[in-house]
Amino acid sequence: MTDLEIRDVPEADLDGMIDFSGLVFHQRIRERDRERWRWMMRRAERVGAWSGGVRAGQLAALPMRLAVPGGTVACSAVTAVGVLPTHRRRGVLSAMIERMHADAIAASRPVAALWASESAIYGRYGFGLADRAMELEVDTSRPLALRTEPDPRPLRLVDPDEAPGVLGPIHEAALARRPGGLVRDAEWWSRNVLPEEELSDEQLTEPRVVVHPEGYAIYRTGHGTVRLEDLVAADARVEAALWRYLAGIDLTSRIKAPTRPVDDLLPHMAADPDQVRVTGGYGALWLRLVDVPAALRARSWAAGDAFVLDVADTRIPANHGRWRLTTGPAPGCEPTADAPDLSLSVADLGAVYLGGATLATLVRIGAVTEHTPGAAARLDAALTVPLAPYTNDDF
Ligand SMILES: CC(=O)SCCNC(=O)CCNC(=O)[C@H](O)C(C)(C)COP(=O)(O)OP(=O)(O)OC[C@H]1O[C@@H](n2cnc3c(N)ncnc32)[C@H](O)[C@@H]1OP(=O)(O)O
Repeated sequence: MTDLEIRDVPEADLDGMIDFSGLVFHQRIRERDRERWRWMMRRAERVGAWSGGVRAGQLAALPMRLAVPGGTVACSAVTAVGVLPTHRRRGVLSAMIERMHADAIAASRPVAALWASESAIYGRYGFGLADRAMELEVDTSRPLALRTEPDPRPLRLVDPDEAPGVLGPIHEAALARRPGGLVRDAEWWSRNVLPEEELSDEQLTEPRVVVHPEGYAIYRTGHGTVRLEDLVAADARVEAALWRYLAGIDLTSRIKAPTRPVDDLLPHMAADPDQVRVTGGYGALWLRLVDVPAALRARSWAAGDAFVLDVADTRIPANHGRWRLTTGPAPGCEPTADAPDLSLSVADLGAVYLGGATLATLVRIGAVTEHTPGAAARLDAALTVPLAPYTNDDF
């Protein structure tokens, strides 16, 4: 589109962005939802696309930190992406993504992440599906017998206002065990994790928070159902204590858990596996390595080794080419002219980065080329994580 102009959206125009989101996501924005949107848009780098004086598109990128193996990395959490129905398929999104990449590079954020409205959209921009989630349903009309002995330490209900202080350290410890989550500050807890209203279902109560010394669960109730929003536990026994509590709440007969990690313990813990059903599975976080060497240096590795990767990136030329990756205690990633062990797209590198997908699978489907026999298995061994990556942050 020839007259397209990409500009920052000023803070005075937050409501313009919110109304635009309502239009493209087919939502009626109620006054009480607006405050939450304003809070989120205010925190974001706001990109607008204008054509002939018309707001044709928008994109927001929240500066966050993403848990990766061994630490956290600065991340642009991309949200509120849309293009006016009258301006689709003319490159407006492509122009906004280019700007988002430039902003992330300027701010030294090596990765960008998003939840996609449609899976078909973001692969072309170098995003790979880095983690998946599953939905569980538990029949609690009868007692939930568990094969794991629940940790006996007492649980206590805390007021949501207290929750950020109490839950914060437990959540941070969980991020160190499992990659994929976002570091939460006090506002993220109160406005995003524990808002009083549940926008998608007005029948649900405000959030209830139950805390164990080494775990917590956040849930709402309604329709005879416990809807689990977040559950974190240091080990299986703590997890058993929290599930047993949730399953025993009076006047409810099932638990619905819409977002659980793919390696959730409950299906294995239940003495009667029929009582716990996996009712759905879906793609969760899409990850884009905006700065390949910085991202690869930022995570820890499960094995020491060295590889030459030939990375294809059609959108960010600085990433495109051959990299010598050294894994192990002092990770390195430098440009090289040596022959590659593996050739792969930057999107597939994003898909394996947190250990959620394996190179072995990508080689089998023909997406990744293995030049050195065994290189995919060796790099998988270095990428592997003890717990599957999991994201339970809504943005
Ligand atoms: C993180 C988030 O916020 S996810 C939310 C995304 N937003 C939505 O789903 C709201 C409704 N949809 C929209 O607003 C728009 O259709 C968008 C933002 C998805 C795409 O915007 P457009 O300006 O039309 O995209 P653009 O013209 O830059 O397209 C670039 C390429 O992606 C393709 N593409 C864009 N959207 C889609 C889609 N939904 N499905 C398949 N392909 C798509 C285009 O065909 C084009 O391909 P090409 O380069 O091979 O020609």
